[in-house]
Amino acid sequence: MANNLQGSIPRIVLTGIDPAAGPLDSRWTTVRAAVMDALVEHGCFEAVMDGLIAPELTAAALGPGGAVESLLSLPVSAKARNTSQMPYRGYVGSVPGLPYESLAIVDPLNPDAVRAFADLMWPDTGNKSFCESMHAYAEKVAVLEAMVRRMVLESAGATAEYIEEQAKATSFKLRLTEYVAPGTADGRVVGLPAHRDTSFLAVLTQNDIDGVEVECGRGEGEGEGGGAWARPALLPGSFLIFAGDTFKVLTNGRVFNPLHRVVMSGDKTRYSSILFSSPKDDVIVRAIDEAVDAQHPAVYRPFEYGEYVVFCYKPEMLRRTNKLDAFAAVRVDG
Ligand SMILES: O=C(O)CCC(=O)C(=O)O
Ligand SMILES: [Fe+2]
Repeated sequence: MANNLQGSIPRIVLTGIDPAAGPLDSRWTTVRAAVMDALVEHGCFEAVMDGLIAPELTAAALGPGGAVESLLSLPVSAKARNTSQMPYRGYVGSVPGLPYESLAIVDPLNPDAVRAFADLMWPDTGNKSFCESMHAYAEKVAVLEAMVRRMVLESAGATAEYIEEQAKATSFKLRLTEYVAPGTADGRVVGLPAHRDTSFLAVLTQNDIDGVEVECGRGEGEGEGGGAWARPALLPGSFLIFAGDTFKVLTNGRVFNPLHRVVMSGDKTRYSSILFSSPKDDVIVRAIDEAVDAQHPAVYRPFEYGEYVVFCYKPEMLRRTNKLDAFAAVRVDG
C-alpha cells in the first residue's frame, strides 16, 4: 500500500450558524461557498460545529462503555440478526484479514426503527439507554447533514421547491463500526479497503481514534490511484463529511466522490458512527436541471438508486473503484 500522506482536506467552522437560516444570512452564504469549494475540490471536509452535540451525549454514544461499544461487544450470533434484503444495510464482519465489524440501523431518525433494532439485538431488555442515546445522536448529526445537503443544492442552483421535494425523497442509515487496532506502534493495517460511497453524504464521527484516509484533490496528484492521501487528525467532537456518487450525479459531476479507506495503527480500538443520506431506493437519480446546459451536457444517465446499489455489490464490481462510471456514464461517441 502506498503511504503517500502529504495531502490535506479543509476544516470548515459551522459553529453558531442557524441550521434554518438559509441564503438571506451572510454567514450562511460565506460558509456555503466554502462547503461547496471543499466538496468540488476534495469531496470531503472536516466540519466543526461546537455545541451541536452535548459532550455527555457524545460520551453516551461513542465514549468508553457507551452505546456503540456495547453494541459491538455483543456476540456475533446476536449481531448477525441485523440483516437486510439490500446489500450493506446489515451486519458486516468476520471478513478474513479485516479488523472490521459493523451494523446498520436503517431509518435511525424514527424512534420505532431504533427500538426495533435494539429489540433484535437485546431481545430480553430492548436496551432503552441505547435507543435513547443513538436516536438523539442521529437526530443531532442529521441537523448538520441537512444543512450541508441544502448548501450543496443551493450552490448547484436548485430551487427551494426542489430542495423541499428532495428532502422528502431522502432516506437515512446509521452505520456503527468497530476497528480493532493492530497493537504495534508502527504497524499499518487496512481496516476498510478504498471505496467511494453511493450516498449523497456521509457524516462520520469517531471515538477520538483517527484512521480514515481520503484521496484528496479529486485524485489528480501523484499518489496511488493518482491522488495524495490525507489522514485528517479530527478535532474531538468534529465531523468528517464525504460526498458520495449520488451527489456527483445531482451536480452533474461538479461535486467529487472521493476514494477513502480506513488504516489502523497503534493499540486502541476505533469506533465510528456514520450517518448516510441517500435517495430512497425507488427514486430516479439524475442531474438537477440547473446543472445541465449546452456547455455542460449530462455526464450520467438517469437511474434508479436501488438498482445502482445492487449493481455496486455484485461480486465482480466489489474491487472496482469507479462503479458510477461503469453503471451510468454517458458515452460520447466519435
Ligand atoms: O468507519 C469509517 O471510518 C469509514 C467507513 C466508511 O467509509 C463506510 O462505511 O463507507
Ligand atoms: Fe465510506
